[in-house]
Amino acid sequence: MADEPILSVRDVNKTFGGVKALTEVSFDLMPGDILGVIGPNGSGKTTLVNVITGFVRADNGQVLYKGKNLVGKAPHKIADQGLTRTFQVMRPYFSLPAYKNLIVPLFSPRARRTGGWRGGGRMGSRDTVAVDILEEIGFERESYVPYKTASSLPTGYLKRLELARCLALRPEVIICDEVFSGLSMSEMASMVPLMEKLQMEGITLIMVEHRLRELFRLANRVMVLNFGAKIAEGSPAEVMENKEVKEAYFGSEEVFSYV
Ligand SMILES: Nc1ncnc2c1ncn2[C@@H]1O[C@H](COP(=O)(O)OP(=O)(O)OP(=O)(O)O)[C@@H](O)[C@H]1O
Repeated sequence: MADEPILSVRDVNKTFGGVKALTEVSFDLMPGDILGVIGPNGSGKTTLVNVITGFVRADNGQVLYKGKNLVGKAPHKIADQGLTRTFQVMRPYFSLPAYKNLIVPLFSPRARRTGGWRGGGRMGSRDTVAVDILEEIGFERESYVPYKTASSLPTGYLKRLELARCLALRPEVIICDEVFSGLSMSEMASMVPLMEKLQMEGITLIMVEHRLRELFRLANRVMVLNFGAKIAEGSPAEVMENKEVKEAYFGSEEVFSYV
């Protein structure tokens, strides 16, 4: 069973008007993977995330999660099965304290079924569970950060809050849409071990990223999109050496010099 993909995208196409956002995209995600998805602006990365998570319907093709096709299912049904995502443009309830942002997912059917966070099967007070999750993910409880209004938090915490909302569902897969974007160097540096920790806890990750240096440290495999089509897939080292990637995606070989 461990050799079976947890997620299998098969020949997915998506067109917006005349724009081919995705063309015959196929890939497998194995349990425990950190799969990086990279590509230039407009190459189809976010559309792929939207198709997998039900926010956009594929024109054709299949998205098999644990063998069952998700195409046509609503986003909340997909999240209920343990396949969750963060958003590039974050959407917290800005006027609420950070921990209150977790109450909605903690009241979801999945959280109820799975017992929320580490409650060992029984859900404790949801407020307590929410603060526990935030602490787990780097909100310092002793500094009262979980209790601060979301609008007052810097980007680094808001990115973590996005992840925390996923974690409240006890996900099996999290798709992170540009978790490093907008972060300071130190925020990025602290995000890397956090992603490693999620992987060690058994969560399978897809990371859509522009920040190659941090991504290549984390990902065991990388897929490259260009104009909606997959042009390469392999280890970070293989992708970095791929001539088509260097030329078609980056336009020159220099981009990898800083990785
Ligand atoms: N809802 C939409 N309506 C029309 N065109 C769209 C829509 N969503 C995406 N597109 C187009 O599809 C193509 C792929 O866009 P997408 O946002 O998936 O790329 P991306 O790789 O995520 O880009 P970025 O790195 O800039 O976030 C682009 O040409 C974009 O303009």
